[in-house]
Amino acid sequence: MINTLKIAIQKSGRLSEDSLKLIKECGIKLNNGKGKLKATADNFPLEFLFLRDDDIPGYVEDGVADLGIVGENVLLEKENRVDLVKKLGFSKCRLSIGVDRNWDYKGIHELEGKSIATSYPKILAKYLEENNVNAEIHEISGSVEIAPSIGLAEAVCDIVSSGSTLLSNGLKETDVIMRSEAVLIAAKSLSEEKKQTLNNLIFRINAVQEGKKNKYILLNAPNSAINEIISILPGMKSPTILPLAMEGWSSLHSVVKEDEFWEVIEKLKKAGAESILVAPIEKMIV
Ligand SMILES: Nc1ncnc2c1ncn2[C@@H]1O[C@H](COP(=O)(O)OP(=O)(O)OP(=O)(O)O)[C@@H](O)[C@H]1O
Ligand SMILES: O=P(O)(O)OC[C@H]1O[C@H](OP(=O)(O)OP(=O)(O)O)[C@H](O)[C@@H]1O
Ligand SMILES: [Mg+2]
Repeated sequence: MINTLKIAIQKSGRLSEDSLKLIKECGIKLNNGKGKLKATADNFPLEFLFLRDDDIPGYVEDGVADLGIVGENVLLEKENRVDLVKKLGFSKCRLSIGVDRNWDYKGIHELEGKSIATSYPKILAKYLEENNVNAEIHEISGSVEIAPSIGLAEAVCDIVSSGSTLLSNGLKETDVIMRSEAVLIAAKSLSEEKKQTLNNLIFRINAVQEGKKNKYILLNAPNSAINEIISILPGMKSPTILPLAMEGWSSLHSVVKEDEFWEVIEKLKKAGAESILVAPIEKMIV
């Protein structure tokens, strides 16, 4: 079909599970035999390619895939000409410099003349250049944090999330070069038909993301408290108000932002709200 998009997803690793979860939350059903490197969707014009994440930006640039999900760190390192369509909010991490825990490190200039092990030579080179530091970049493809303890390099530049890998290798995080999360990327010249499919996919991703940012809230309140409660709970347009069987009381339904949630609940209780129920929202179309 001319409107079918090919999307490249990491085969196995830090991005795979959440990428597939997002696809599922978008209501897209995958036909995937175990171990297969390709799959189709039953109910959406999408084909899946399961690849190493490093290869994804290149395949999208070449048009082998129309879309891909990768970390911003890989996107920046690979320097491929693709469009960043949307940040996806998972696989959040940092690309940082790490040095020996006992080093009285005062700043990046201390790396002058030193050697740094990394899987991100281009991003690191740019960072060093911006800071006028000359250092030797030692490119390795994995287990970067081991490099100082085996005498391969004096510092590392690698992905950090909890920091436990650095810690267990006797290192500490010093400079944060960039923050990263998973992103949806697209080829630059998609046909009109494919763009339409991409827009449909983005519409679904937005609905999933909005749903996660909000909670559905139901509460009971005396009618005398309704005006104050409405000012606390503006809702999507305005709250739904339904009369309770008990005279003088109503039930209010609305949505509240996840990050304002506890503050709002406190205010609602003070205003006289009772029996507050909160439910997750699966999808939200604004
Ligand atoms: N500890 C972490 N926490 C959160 N996100 C991470 C973490 N480690 C890596 N990431 C993100 O997930 C992406 C994929 O990481 P992963 O370790 O699976 O890559 P990989 O080993 O290069 O995989 P592949 O075999 O596909 O090449 C990274 O580029 C980064 O954006
Ligand atoms: O700060 P932390 O929470 O410890 O996470 C950072 C580690 O996670 C990633 O490796 P991963 O565990 O995915 O293994 P890999 O090296 O095989 O990719 C990354 O390369 C770091 O080594
Ligand atoms: Mg990789």
